[in-house]
Amino acid sequence: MTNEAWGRVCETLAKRIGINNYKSWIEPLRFAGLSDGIARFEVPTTFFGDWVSRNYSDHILGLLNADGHAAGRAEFVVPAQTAANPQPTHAPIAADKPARAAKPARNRSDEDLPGATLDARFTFDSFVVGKPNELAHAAARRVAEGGPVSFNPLFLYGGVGLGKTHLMHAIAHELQARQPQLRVLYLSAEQFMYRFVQALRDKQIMDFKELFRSVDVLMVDDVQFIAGKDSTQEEFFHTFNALIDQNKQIVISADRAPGEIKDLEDRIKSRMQCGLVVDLHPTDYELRLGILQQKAEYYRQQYKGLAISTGVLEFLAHRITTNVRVLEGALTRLFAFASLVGREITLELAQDCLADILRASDRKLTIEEIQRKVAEHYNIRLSDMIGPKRLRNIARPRQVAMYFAKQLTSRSLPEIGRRFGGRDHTTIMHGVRKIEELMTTDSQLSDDLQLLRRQLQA
Ligand SMILES: Nc1ncnc2c1ncn2[C@@H]1O[C@H](COP(=O)(O)OP(=O)(O)OP(=O)(O)O)[C@@H](O)[C@H]1O
Repeated sequence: MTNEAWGRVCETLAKRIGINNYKSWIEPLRFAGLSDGIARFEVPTTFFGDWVSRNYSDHILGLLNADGHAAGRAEFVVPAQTAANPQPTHAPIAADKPARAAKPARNRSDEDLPGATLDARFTFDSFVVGKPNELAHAAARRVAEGGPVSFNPLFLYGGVGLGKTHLMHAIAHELQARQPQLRVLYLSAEQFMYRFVQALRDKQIMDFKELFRSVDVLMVDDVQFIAGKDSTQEEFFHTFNALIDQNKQIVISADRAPGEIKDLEDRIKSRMQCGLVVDLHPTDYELRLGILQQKAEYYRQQYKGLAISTGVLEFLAHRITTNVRVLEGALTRLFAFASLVGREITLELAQDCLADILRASDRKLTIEEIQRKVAEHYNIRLSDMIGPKRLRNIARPRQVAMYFAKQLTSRSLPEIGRRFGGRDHTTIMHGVRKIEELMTTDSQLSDDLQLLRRQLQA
């Protein structure tokens, strides 16, 4: 999305909310981009962002969607150079639509903590549980009960937009409600690094250490961010150890399992594997439908009188299989659009209004993409995928690629054979069977397959 499009949204917004409100609250926003369904804005202060989030994010998201940009959430961030106080510098004031007040991750006893803002919507109540996420949900619930620490850390991982952040916020909300005296610190790994660098710059590293070691529960989101950042990793490792030694609960999230995070120090990987590592699997049809039903119910109340035909939610759950954020964005756009044109949400309207999202979801995985990804993963040449080499370190990845070609595309065995350098269909069948056999006994292979499947389906 361009600044020009944002300009169009601003024009309509000024008419809707009045020029005075517009000048006070919208003009100072700096549009910083829209990606993955998140519209990002820079704001002068945290208070300012909080206010805009609570009062105008619905308007902003509705207009962005009506202008053809799939935005399910707005984030208001104070840029580093303007943060002049102990507020979190990159603390997002999460403001998904439907937005309710965002709440800082603080309570009476942790005024001094540099945590990120919690999204009031991300609670256990609003989290829909299905087969793909039931284990992660159960583990998160257990931690949120705040009883004796039974596994430490809890490591949640999964692909983009599958609910990791939602579950972490839910844990923090629940802990704060049950035990307000607890010092719960939730922040992203990026914020951790920023705080650390700032402490180094201001020569306040001892304060930094003390602060992070004084919490009762530490929750770090997107920990893969610190991979390759040596000093931050070092500091994180010490903080981590100090808290574990004190039997303080740690919850961590990442986009992949600890062992799969490249450039993360081995000692950190192994520490993270000591607790409970749980995976949020890609959604299945039932879970997607459950989530859509829940969100649609909310929108029905928001947009009073707006009807939705039977079959529309089922259609969306069937067709949009990427991630929950895209699913939510689609529904937001659909309701915003239908309310603007004053029409019932029918299958036809959904197909029209969501044509781009549906097209993107339709994109078929090709055998070439599978070969490239698998070759990258095993660090072999792409040409070896179709070449004649029979060495184990080449032949096995080739069989893995054959396996995925069979599993994830609708190509027939002879077609797959042709794309693997003109091999016979029986060779492909043998390759697929070999992998199916090995995956039950070889845990390394089974991990590789899981990771690759997630990447290929992302
Ligand atoms: N099971 C669920 N029930 C209800 N809402 C969900 C569920 N899973 C995901 N969502 C919603 O999908 C959106 C994306 O979820 P979230 O931000 O937690 O994903 P994530 O896994 O942290 O993604 P990322 O990898 O981008 O950080 C949120 O609005 C969240 O509320």
